[in-house]
Amino acid sequence: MSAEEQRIDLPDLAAMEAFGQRIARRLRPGDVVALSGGLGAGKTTLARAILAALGHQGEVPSPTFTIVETYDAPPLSVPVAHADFYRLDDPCELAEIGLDDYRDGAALIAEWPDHAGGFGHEPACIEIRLAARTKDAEEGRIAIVKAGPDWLGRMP
Ligand SMILES: Nc1ncnc2c1ncn2[C@@H]1O[C@H](COP(=O)(O)OP(=O)(O)OP(=O)(O)O)[C@@H](O)[C@H]1O
Repeated sequence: MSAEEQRIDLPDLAAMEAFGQRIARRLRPGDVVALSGGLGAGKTTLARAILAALGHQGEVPSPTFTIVETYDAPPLSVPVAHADFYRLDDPCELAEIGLDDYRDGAALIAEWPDHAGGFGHEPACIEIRLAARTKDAEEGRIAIVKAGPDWLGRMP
């Protein structure tokens, strides 16, 4: 973990919800929330928590097969494109998908961001790496957070 990274303990689903609320309160169009971590790390759980805190009610289908799911404002306070890039073979495919159009005026929540070439170079990107706290997945998660310069002063 480098000096500019922050470690956040997420011992249970309630902590995940609260973390999602913290992010949602600060989210603006143009932001990227890049969620990485292995299978079962909690990426979709955190994406759902953020969407719920933005005002989404009901299901949040996993975008594994559609790659991008969109959520409008209203009813959300910020429009969101929720993407899962796991199935992407090459970041060049982003143009085919039309990711720029999805991102126009919206915040992007990106699972498997490295499969899309990564977003850490964007100043409005907050990178969140999720992992199990211990060998026992029941014992919760940790998040290693690296916020881009546009997030300075936004995440406490
Ligand atoms: N902080 C937490 N504490 C305990 N369990 C958690 C926590 N966060 C998520 N989980 C649980 O971990 C499981 C996997 O979560 P999730 O599906 O969000 O992972 P994922 O990273 O999206 O996985 P995949 O990439 O395989 O789709 C779920 O059963 C979820 O309830």
